[in-house]
Amino acid sequence: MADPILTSDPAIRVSDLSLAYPAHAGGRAFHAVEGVGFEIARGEVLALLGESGSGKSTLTRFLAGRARDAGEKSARIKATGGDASVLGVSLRRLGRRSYTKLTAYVGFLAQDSGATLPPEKNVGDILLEPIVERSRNFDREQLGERIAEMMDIVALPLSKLQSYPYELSKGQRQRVAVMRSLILDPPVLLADEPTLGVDANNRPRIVELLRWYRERSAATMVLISHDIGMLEALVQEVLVLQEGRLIGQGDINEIFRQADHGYVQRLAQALRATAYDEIADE
Ligand SMILES: Nc1ncnc2c1ncn2[C@@H]1O[C@H](COP(=O)(O)OP(=O)(O)OP(=O)(O)O)[C@@H](O)[C@H]1O
Repeated sequence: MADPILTSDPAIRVSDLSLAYPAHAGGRAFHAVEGVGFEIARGEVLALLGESGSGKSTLTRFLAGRARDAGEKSARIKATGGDASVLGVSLRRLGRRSYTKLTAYVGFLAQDSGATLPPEKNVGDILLEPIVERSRNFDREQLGERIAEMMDIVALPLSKLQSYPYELSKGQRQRVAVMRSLILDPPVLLADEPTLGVDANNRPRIVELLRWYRERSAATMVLISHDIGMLEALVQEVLVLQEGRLIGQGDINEIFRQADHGYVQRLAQALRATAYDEIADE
């Protein structure tokens, strides 16, 4: 059983990876990702782009080691070809003990995490949950300071620590979910649409939190996001997926300038129409 190696470089290595959902209701297995390969250097921040259904969430959940996390069997992801490793741990056959070890170092923000916070816990307990699950001995004072700093960055008053998810707005719940994904100080973070459902005024606060985290931890990050503010503030390299295949990869400016693929061109145009010019013209 391999233990995670925190100094692994590249931190994430994917080779010829294919992923499928199991056959159900008499149908066939669905191949969501096919023959994808890339590496992410230690400390790099990469964005995964692509239209809806292109395989971004599937790939990200697999890389986070959470392929089998979904309760229903039909939502479990199976590697049908190739392999991927994160912090030197192969994900192809991740046993229970390796899973427990790896997920302590790999933060994961699933899509729409704000909507699935445990309803019976208050925000304080929700934030502490990942730590309490793993250890009873932690420095409460130090952790309290870190939580207070994060709450300040995302503009949530400390009084909200006593609130339950139903008492928060959708955007506030999402901010809590993003904070929770950082609570174990993960050297690798995979985040699926961190600003989804958050209003325009508060989106920059999530970007700021991730930037703060990156500055203090030099974490390797994979972000699924088409949020221009997020891309501009954090991302160097992008991967573009279409129908489960990798169709573009490179520096964010280069890829949109040289795009010879119809989809990448349309995506670049859509981003430029917002504020992408600010990056492209630098
Ligand atoms: N449990 C499942 N069973 C079968 N197919 C699935 C399952 N979950 C997702 N898929 C399919 O896998 C493909 C990739 O889905 P995925 O959610 O990874 O795409 P995505 O790029 O993240 O899309 P979005 O941007 O809408 O989240 C889609 O065609 C989707 O319908």
